Amino acid sequence: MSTPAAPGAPVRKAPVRKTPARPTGTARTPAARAKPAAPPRADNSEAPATSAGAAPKPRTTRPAAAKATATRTATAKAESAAKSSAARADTAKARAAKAAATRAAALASSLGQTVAEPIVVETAHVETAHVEPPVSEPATAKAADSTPAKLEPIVDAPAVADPVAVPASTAAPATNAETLPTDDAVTVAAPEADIEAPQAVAVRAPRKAPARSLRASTKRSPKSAPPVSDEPLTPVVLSLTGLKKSFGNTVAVSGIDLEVREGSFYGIVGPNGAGKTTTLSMITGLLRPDAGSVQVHGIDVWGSPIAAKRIIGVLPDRLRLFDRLTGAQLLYYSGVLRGLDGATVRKRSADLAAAFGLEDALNRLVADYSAGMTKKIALACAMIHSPRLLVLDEPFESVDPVSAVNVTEILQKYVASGGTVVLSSHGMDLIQRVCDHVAIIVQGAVLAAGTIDEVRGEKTLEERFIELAGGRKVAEGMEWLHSFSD
Ligand SMILES: Nc1ncnc2c1ncn2[C@@H]1O[C@H](COP(=O)(O)OP(=O)(O)OP(=O)(O)O)[C@@H](O)[C@H]1O
Repeated sequence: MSTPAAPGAPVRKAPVRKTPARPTGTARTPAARAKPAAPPRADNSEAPATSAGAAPKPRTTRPAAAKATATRTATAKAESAAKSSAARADTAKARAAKAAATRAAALASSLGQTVAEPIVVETAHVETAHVEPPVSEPATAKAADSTPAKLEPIVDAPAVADPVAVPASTAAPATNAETLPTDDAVTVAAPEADIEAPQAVAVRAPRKAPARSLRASTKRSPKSAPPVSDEPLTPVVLSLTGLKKSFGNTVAVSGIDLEVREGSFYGIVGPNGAGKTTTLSMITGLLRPDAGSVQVHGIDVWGSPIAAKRIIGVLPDRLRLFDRLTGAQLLYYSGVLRGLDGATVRKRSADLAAAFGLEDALNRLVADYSAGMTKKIALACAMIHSPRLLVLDEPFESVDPVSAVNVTEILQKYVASGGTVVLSSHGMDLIQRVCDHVAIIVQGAVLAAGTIDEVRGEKTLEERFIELAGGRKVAEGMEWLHSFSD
């Protein structure tokens, strides 16, 4: 299901800002049409009458009465042309407005919103914790600078630039731990174009069959060249283009291009320090890229972070939870801050607690949870608003095998109903078993991506991973470990 419409949540209603659909033929503006037929000049120049297209060619020897008649004729034709031109333009405008409204309604519907308010376009954002205005307040429409995106590096930004003690999973777009819009009109990745991008409305067609056919990296290894699939492609729900991020002299992500299609269960694997967390943080709006763009369901994450985050559920790498709340309270706030009503949140909380085996822990402080329980409550918070895309950084880390199976089953059902999961993990077996697609990231670049079979070829995923990651290094000089100190 989609996130319920928050009363004051920003609504991506497309105003009539696109170039109206031109009437067929040589469409021109009313002014342009009327201009040639402007009142003839008093002198006998040929231009006006000729332009009007009807008056006889003036002659300098024509009598004054004839000239007056020609002038009246030209003026009448000009007025008539202007009127009919204006009428056509009105009709075209009306058609364009209707089309824009229809697209906006479709998009709003896909976002679970009602079309009632102007578009909110954020011009730039800083990674700062803040609490969004109450969702009942109308959002302020800010004119977007349509200048192409020019991303500014934030030199000292942490890997997970979420400085508050709340999980990004609960960092609802309209709630907390959000990137804060500022007046600094820097990072605008053509947000208005995104709003009406085709894939923004061509989403959420519930899929019956498992997702197939994902194209990804531009750096595909020859060995992993995929066989051509004849199955229809589902819409792209996540698109990374030229994503880059450095921390000082450390290049964490060196230009990633990736596409994830709807209904994919997509695994991201890579050695320690390969850039997985950095990439996922940029996808979810927690870390600003130095360059490149991220689109989620056609919405530019850094151009319109609030709209994008509304449809994303996040389990970040470093959990920062409001751990002085009980599990039930944390779930409750995660839900209501996402715009759900209390009854819905309670129902979903009970379902999630049962699914994750947290029923008995709901009334205990999260601070007292074990690592695995903490992971599970954070995961539950990421899911409670039923996002379209789940981005999970190491979701199974510390989770016991039984819970892992339960979580896996939940995620598989979610994917089967049209949701999309992107997760990172070091568990090659798990990725191979659970995911239908995988990308192997090494030193900030995607070295292979595609379906599991495409990437692993004749090998196991682990073998392929080790091969791409540079092979195993034999530990030498460790003999001292075998001569025990005591
Ligand atoms: N806030 C930061 N400041 C400086 N360097 C950072 C920061 N965050 C990440 N890095 C560096 O960026 C590189 C990629 O880190 P990242 O956390 O994305 O790797 P990873 O693939 O998630 O690793 P792991 O599997 O160990 O979790 C590493 O070299 C890391 O040291």
